[in-house]
Amino acid sequence: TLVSTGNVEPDETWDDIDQVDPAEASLLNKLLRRTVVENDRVHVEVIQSDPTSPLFSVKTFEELRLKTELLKGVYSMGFNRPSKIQETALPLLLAHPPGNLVAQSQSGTGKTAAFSLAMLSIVDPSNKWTQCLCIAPTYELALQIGQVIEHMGQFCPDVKVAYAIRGNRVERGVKLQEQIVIGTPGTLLDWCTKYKVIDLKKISMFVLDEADVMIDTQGFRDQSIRIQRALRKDCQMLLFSATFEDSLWDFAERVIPDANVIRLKREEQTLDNIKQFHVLCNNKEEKLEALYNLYGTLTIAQAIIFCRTRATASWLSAILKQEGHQVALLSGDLTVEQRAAVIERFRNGKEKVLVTTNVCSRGIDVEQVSIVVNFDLPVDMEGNADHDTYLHRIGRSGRFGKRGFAVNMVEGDRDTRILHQIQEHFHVPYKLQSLPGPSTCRLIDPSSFSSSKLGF
Ligand SMILES: Nc1ncnc2c1ncn2[C@@H]1O[C@H](COP(=O)(O)OP(=O)(O)OP(=O)(O)O)[C@@H](O)[C@H]1O
Repeated sequence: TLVSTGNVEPDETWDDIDQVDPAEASLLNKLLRRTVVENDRVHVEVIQSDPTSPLFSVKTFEELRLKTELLKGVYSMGFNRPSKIQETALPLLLAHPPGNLVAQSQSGTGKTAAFSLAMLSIVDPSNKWTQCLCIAPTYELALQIGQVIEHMGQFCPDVKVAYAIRGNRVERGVKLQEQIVIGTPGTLLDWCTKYKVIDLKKISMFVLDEADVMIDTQGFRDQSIRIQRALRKDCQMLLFSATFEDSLWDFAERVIPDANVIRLKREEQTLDNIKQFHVLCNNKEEKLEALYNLYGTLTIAQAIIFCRTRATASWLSAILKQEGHQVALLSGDLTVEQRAAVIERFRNGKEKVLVTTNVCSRGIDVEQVSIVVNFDLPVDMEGNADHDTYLHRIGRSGRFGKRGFAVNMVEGDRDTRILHQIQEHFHVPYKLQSLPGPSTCRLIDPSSFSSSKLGF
């Protein structure tokens, strides 16, 4: 255990601060997802490897001229028409000659479904050898992808899927008959080079999914490159990612030659429709008091309360429960499945208030949240304001043009400094308004927080 130095309260350790594990966050999103994320406020940016070739986009799955069994599979999943990214990606993926692709869009926009469809449509079921490879960062994510392929391919009985994940054994030198193999980079590389159950020269489609998570994981980047290098030049290569930082772009350029690039760009998130307040407190107990004063307001709709550590989150939720409130607790102590269950209950309105740590700050859509409370302000490892996390946390209160409301609890000088950093970073028009301190907070006329004023 690393005992912190100065920036964090003495009784806190880094172990107790939930770090967001991107692979887990992605899995959680998959477990929670019901439908494709479609947002009017996105636009598609396409950079073609050959700018002179015509660019097609499809509005229906029929236009793709898929095999009947496959089309049946697509409809059996409840897909009526291609998602935004699929409209452009699918024609490119299924073109003759096939194009290489680097695609970036947020989680849930239909990337997995797009490449699953592409794989299923290019395999030749009569050839009993591996033709498509897909690598994913974790065992669980590989299984999730496999489920999509197996579901979509349910009417193509001759197409088989194998999983190159820990625990699955293969016999050295005996070639696999499954046309599609999904796995994690290490095991897949072993299967290809050490056990020689896959002939990389016979692969016609290679997919790197969740590339942003992949390059963050020790060893995966190099293992992926090693697999890619052994492929034929005319093997179709695809890379998918939810984010697009410079490091990802460098990696993409290395592994996907002559790529067409599709990016789904969202409008900049603004905090214009979110009213931000702060309450000055001297200690945790005063924060709690301030929270009680707000409580009636929190439960008008639904609220998320963010704490820095697991200890604070469980302390707070226990106290609130003791007081008879219905509160859900979400922290990194829980397994991904347990987290999914907690979020699902909250989404369904079983609880009005969710107490959590950073595990919930990104990516998880809970639409009806109107109020976010930063019981602890978000800070980075150096103890400075973590602006990204601030934006992610409070941004969820004002989704879909609705009015949101955020309250920051400010404890002592350190927090005041952090609050100033936040104010400076988001400058005008993200002005924070002050609320009276805890002792006077009680006196606030509840009508000043009335639902009409908050725009619910
Ligand atoms: N064309 C479509 N019509 C309706 N639903 C769709 C369509 N394409 C995908 N979906 C559904 O939307 C959800 C998200 O799709 P998918 O998993 O492919 O997204 P993703 O971009 O790969 O997300 P992640 O990066 O988190 O894996 C899934 O539940 C999937 O079944």
